[in-house]
Amino acid sequence: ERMSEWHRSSSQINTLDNDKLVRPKEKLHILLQQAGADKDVFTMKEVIFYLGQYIMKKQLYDMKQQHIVHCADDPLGAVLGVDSFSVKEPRVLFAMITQNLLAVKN
Ligand SMILES: COc1nc(N(C)C)ncc1-n1nc2c(c1C(C)C)[C@H](c1ccc(C#N)cc1)N(c1cc(Cl)c[nH]c1=O)C2=O
Repeated sequence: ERMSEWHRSSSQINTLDNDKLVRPKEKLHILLQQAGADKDVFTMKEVIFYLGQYIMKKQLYDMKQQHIVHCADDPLGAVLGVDSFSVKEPRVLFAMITQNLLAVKN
């Protein structure tokens, strides 16, 4: 039940936000560029993708509990405002990321 609830919530969030256009604030934008992004306006799905690339490239995950991301000593921690988080908490993650986004008038 728990896993299906988790999948429903993250897929729910995904359908809600996937194609919304957003403009990252400066500090987040720098991280996305380090992960290979070369534009100023993104979909939520792209922001998540580039942050994922950033985390994997810098190996910020816990070697033992691989769903935990440690970012206290990384600029990602300053951007998200936490020392660590779990990738299994999509709602928490979206809340931290949206604090670093500006909506795009379209
Ligand atoms: C430490 O993480 C992992 N470690 C491993 N190892 C083998 C060590 N394999 C997969 C993952 N992994 N699982 C998920 C994600 C990843 C990678 C891409 C970071 C992404 C994701 C998570 C956090 C941010 C941020 N800032 C951005 C994307 N993610 C998602 C999180 C959300 Cl909220 C929406 N869509 C997603 O794919 C997951 O569930």
